[in-house]
Amino acid sequence: MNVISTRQLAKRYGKTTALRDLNLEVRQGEVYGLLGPNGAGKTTTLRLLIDVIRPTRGSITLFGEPMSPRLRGRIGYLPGELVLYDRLTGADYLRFCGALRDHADLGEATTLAKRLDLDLDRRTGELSKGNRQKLGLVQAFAHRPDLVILDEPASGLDPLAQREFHAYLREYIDGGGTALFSSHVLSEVEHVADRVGILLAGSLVVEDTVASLKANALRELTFTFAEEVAAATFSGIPGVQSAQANGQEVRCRVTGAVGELVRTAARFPLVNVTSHEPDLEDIFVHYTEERGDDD
Ligand SMILES: Nc1ncnc2c1ncn2[C@@H]1O[C@H](COP(=O)(O)OP(=O)(O)OP(=O)(O)O)[C@@H](O)[C@H]1O
Repeated sequence: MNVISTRQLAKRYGKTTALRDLNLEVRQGEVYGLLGPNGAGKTTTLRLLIDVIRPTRGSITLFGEPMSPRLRGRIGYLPGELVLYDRLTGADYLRFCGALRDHADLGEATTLAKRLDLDLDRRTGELSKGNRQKLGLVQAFAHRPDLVILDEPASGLDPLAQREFHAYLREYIDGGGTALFSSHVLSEVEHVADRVGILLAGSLVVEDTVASLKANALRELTFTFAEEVAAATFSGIPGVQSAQANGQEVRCRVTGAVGELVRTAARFPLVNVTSHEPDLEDIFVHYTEERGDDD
């Protein structure tokens, strides 16, 4: 079942098109990571989904229905900029959120706060950036939502807190939850997301599993020969995007299967071959630069 489904979703702010024709589907039990450079439309997408802003065009269904007050209670949201009341303690703030949601039980909130090592008795005005972020996460999960929408959840968290949060998120998913989050922390997305979408200038340019994105990405193979071999030997081989020779080394950038390339290299006195596996950062930079070249 699709927990999130958008059709041709678009948002304009005056002359700025923040989002165009987004068809996004997030299935039950999935962790979906939304990536994109600054200003790509990630926050706009998340805010449209939770209905704090309205689309210029297109439609959204959550759990197969349009947004309603009843549905809102099934969703947890971490905004990019959390607004807190400085004189309230963390516990006061959570009680306040609980009253708004008609969910007085702070059991889940207390458990997550403990796991993240967050002191709920301190006034929110005294909290560090990372601890404010922890409180934001705690309020997003406090009412045991069926779906969480998280804007930059890792922002400001130290590595220990990040690790604990990721473990909690996995348990939440195993318990039947679904998550959509935006992030700039590519290692986080790589480890946590089942699927990834990259937004560029308001358009979803690619969407796939991390494994499949990596398999199809540009990788670099460097061959070392016992003698000089012309780079031209390798141009024109299926999948080879570029070949550069430097002394006895030839560096090839290749997509897809490398069999033909390796067979060709093996016809020469080959001493060594190394392969640089692309990570999500390489993929992200590739799409961002490619799009930049078009503009
Ligand atoms: N309230 C607003 N009024 C006018 N323009 C806006 C408004 N909110 C966002 N925009 C514009 O919409 C575009 C998308 O912004 P958005 O905040 O969704 O990007 P983002 O991907 O979340 O960026 P970041 O990674 O910097 O948080 C940008 O060009 C931004 O300037």
